[in-house]
Amino acid sequence: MLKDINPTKTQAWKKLKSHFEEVSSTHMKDLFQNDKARFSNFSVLFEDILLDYSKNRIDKNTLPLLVELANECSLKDAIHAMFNGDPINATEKRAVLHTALRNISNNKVLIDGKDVMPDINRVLAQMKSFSEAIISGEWKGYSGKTINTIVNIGIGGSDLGPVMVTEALKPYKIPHIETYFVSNVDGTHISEVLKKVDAETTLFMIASKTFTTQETMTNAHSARDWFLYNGGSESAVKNHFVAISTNASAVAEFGIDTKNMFEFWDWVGGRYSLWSAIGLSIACSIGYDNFEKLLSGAHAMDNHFKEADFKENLPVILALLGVWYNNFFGAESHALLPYDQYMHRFAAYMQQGDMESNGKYVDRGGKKVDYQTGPIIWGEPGTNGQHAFYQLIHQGTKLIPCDFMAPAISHNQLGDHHEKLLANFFAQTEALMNGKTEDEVAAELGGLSIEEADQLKPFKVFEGNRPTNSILFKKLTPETLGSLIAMYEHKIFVQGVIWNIYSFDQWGVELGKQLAKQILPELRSEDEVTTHDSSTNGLINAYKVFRNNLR
Ligand SMILES: O=P(O)(O)OC[C@H]1O[C@](O)(CO)[C@@H](O)[C@@H]1O
Repeated sequence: MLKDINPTKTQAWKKLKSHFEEVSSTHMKDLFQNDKARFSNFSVLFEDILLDYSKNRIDKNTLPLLVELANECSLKDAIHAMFNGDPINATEKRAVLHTALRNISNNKVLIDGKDVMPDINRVLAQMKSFSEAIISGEWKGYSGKTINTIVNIGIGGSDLGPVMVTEALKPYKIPHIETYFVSNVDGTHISEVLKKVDAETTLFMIASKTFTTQETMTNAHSARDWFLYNGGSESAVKNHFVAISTNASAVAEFGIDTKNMFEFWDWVGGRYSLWSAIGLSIACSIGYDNFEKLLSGAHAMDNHFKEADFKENLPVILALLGVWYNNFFGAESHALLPYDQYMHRFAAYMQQGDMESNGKYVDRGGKKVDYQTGPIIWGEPGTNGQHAFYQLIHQGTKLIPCDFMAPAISHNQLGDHHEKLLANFFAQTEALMNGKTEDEVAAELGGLSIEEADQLKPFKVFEGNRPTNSILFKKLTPETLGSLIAMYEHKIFVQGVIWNIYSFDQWGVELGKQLAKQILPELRSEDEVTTHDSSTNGLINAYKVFRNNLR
């Protein structure tokens, strides 16, 4: 069990509050001026990943104080409890063992005295032989043709991870396998995908931990109807539908032979599940060997997280800096800005990872917190973001800490594109840190009259002092991506420990789901609806008027 410790009542929190008073008005420019070794003092190298956190509003005392906070919040014990398979997801009475899924060193991992590794290895072997059979063409569709299209049907954690990874690792894609993802219950999503695929050569993966999720089950039924309508038969469903789930009876009820089911377990959280059988679409898309490399990269980060001193520990440093801005500077959001087009779904993926984990206002003692917990996570790839929302990051009224990330080597060495991309990355973090003073602006406006220059000056000044982390890695390989994802997963975990919340449940998504189930029959009836508040009644009844006018 994780302890119930209010972080704001710790000694370290008090010290951090007074430290904040000293540091908050200091400009990072001066910190760089006064410490020529600031880059080496505030950067860490882990394998091919460099984290430079020197462009943060911290001095040499900040991280040690934040580490004191982590210690007072029993972070070491919490890390041990997670890796040890303790039921740290207390509200669901479950262990949290996504780290076991990528435990390629194969040490025993026990839950209630039972080693989970044999089951994990069994499913990995099943994924290996299945993905190899798809890729080699050994697995045939009902008409004897080989499979060249995968459609993964899932939502949330059963979609976002595989989408993000297959996009990020496109350079490793098996050329003759196309992969599509359907998540939204909006019929447009599946309709548009089905227009592109052929029933004879398509394999549907129904990915759902619970196998009860409305969106996924609706899409799965539509896919099966479409398959039967387009030449498939009931007996051929087994060649074209596989399930990835923890719920064997629901899979059988849907009509998928449980021989074609890839199992995972309740100790794998949906948003932490891409390492499990949920990653089957990844294995088919980039090949099992590359999927294994993704796991090994994550495993290396797990070991680093477990073993490295907190002051040298990438996930811990990122988490503590996030706490610093969230709870002392009052920052409300955090931007993830990959300078790599292949990572264009990275922020969307991490949005679920972070916001579903740490978007909680009740602490581990069941009381409402009186401090801020998880930030809003958002972002887009650079340089697109620069031409959209960076204005606000540079000159807006909000403090937005950002993580910039980029590979040193591009998979597409096209002319000087990559140099230009990286020049933008480095320039942005420098500009956000330094800003531009009145004097610098005045020097630029030399050609104007004094009056004109004075009028324009305030608009062209940049305060700077806007914090960024820079994460520079050698190349976006499966190993590196695995490490980066695991780094952020552990960052989220550390923050949840400090904020004294349960990061591995998601009760907040239930209420809307329940209400939607109540409203659905009301939409189907022709009666006027009066059971809700006036806005909800009004909207439902207006919908019916629009709908009926079209009939
Ligand atoms: O895999 P399932 O059970 O269909 O759930 C999908 C998603 O729904 C949620 O439970 C809530 O949105 C997520 O945590 C999960 O990733």
